[in-house]
Amino acid sequence: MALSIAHTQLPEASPSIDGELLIAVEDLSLSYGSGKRNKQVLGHINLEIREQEFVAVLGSSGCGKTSLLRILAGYEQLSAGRINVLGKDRVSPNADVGVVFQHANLFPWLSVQNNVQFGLKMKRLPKPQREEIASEIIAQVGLAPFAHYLPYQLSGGMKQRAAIARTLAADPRIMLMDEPFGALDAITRENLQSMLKLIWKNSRRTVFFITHDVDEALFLGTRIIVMNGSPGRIGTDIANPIFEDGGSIASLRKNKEYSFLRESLLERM
Ligand SMILES: Nc1ncnc2c1ncn2[C@@H]1O[C@H](COP(=O)(O)OP(=O)(O)OP(=O)(O)O)[C@@H](O)[C@H]1O
Repeated sequence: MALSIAHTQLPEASPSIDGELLIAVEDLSLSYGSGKRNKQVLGHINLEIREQEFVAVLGSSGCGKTSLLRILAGYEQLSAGRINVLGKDRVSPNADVGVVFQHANLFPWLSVQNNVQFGLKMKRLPKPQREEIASEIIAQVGLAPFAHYLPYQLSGGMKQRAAIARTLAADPRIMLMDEPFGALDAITRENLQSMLKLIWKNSRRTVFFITHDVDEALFLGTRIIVMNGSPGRIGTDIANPIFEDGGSIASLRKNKEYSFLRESLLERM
């Protein structure tokens, strides 16, 4: 359900998706260090994410986006408040929550095919099955002709495609993505944005996606969150009313609501 917006205010957070609650965060705070070195980086974070949402997370540098992602991944423990991810109150890294970072951390000694299959081997899937799953996903991300390449033979964009494929191969219920296209040139970035949107449309996998790029957020997010302040908090949380429109960022820019949304989100960062 796309919300039509008045030209003075942004739409509310999405009531349109009625999927299972996968992530619930209540009054979460995070501090790093202790004593004089104690620094609170997140405060009073409240957030619910449901199945099939693509949540794009914007925010100024240092407001705690990555810290929040790390808590959701189980890499960092919250200092106060409550969290529940996939029914668990104590979150630790697990295969149901996949993480993709800005720089692909592929195993340098393994081919694309073996990098993508690696998690499946850990899950003890029989070899023919893991080869089949990996090949299918490698084709989805457009790397079929390069499946036998080693990471050093890949461009930055190809490495990110491989990293996304490796995460998808584990079939996680949630994907946490921290500026996965942040280090890529503009054209490669647009290609990968379109690829990710297509993969999302076909799978409707729940995604938490950090970006600095408002256009990327408007193109990919069914919902957009803006974090700001110090300690960081969620200042804005909206359903993206122009989500369905975008076949590409160029077509998104033709939407009459685009400029208003872009300006409003930039103001809130
Ligand atoms: N391990 C750590 N120990 C101490 N301080 C940290 C640690 N990790 C992050 N910080 C601090 O926490 C704050 C939030 O960092 P974080 O990386 O979460 O922000 P961010 O919004 O993701 O930033 P950016 O957009 O620049 O990536 C920053 O001031 C950072 O210096």
